[in-house]
Amino acid sequence: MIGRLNHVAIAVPDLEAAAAQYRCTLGAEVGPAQDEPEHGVTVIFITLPNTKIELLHPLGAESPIGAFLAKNPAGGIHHICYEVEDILAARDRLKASGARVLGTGEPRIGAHGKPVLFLHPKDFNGCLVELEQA
Ligand SMILES: CC[C@@H](C(=O)O)C(=O)SCCNC(=O)CCNC(=O)[C@H](O)C(C)(C)COP(=O)(O)OP(=O)(O)OC[C@H]1O[C@@H](n2cnc3c(N)ncnc32)[C@H](O)[C@@H]1OP(=O)(O)O
Ligand SMILES: [Co+2]
Repeated sequence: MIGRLNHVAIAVPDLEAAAAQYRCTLGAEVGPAQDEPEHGVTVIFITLPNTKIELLHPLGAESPIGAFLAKNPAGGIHHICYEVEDILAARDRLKASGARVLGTGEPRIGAHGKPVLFLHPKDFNGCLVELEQA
């Protein structure tokens, strides 16, 4: 059911410092900062030959990554995002298998303008999983 690895997300305490490290130290192609108020984050995407890295920083007091950064003040890998052909079919199959779909359970539009859903990390070996419609 899952397809390509769309991105690996890293929560960072200093977005510009992290972007500069990827640009200057690692020589990667670094995009602009994008505020995503509906998701409570500011993101910067780094394009690699085979996938993307999503640098995440909290936006607003209710950010879903606030608690994560409080527990991991130096930052850390926050989630992985897999592409799926049909996000509603994937959601229904996962729910039937007992996985917890986070939030309302309805897809929301993500940073790439496509529907996304999140699955509880406790149901996936301690790893928060994002699904994005391909
Ligand atoms: C820009 C849009 C989009 C895109 O298009 O790419 C994004 O990527 S947005 C990214 C941010 N959005 C989200 O993360 C939404 C989904 N997240 C959530 O709903 C919550 O953050 C959560 C995963 C349900 C956790 O929230 P909460 O229960 O309030 O936090 P706790 O701190 O109490 O955590 C409970 C439990 O789970 C562990 N945990 C939390 N986050 C992670 C994580 N990222 N990876 C692994 N484990 C995680 C946490 O440690 C707690 O465990 P215990 O201490 O053992 O109970
Ligand atoms: Co993401």
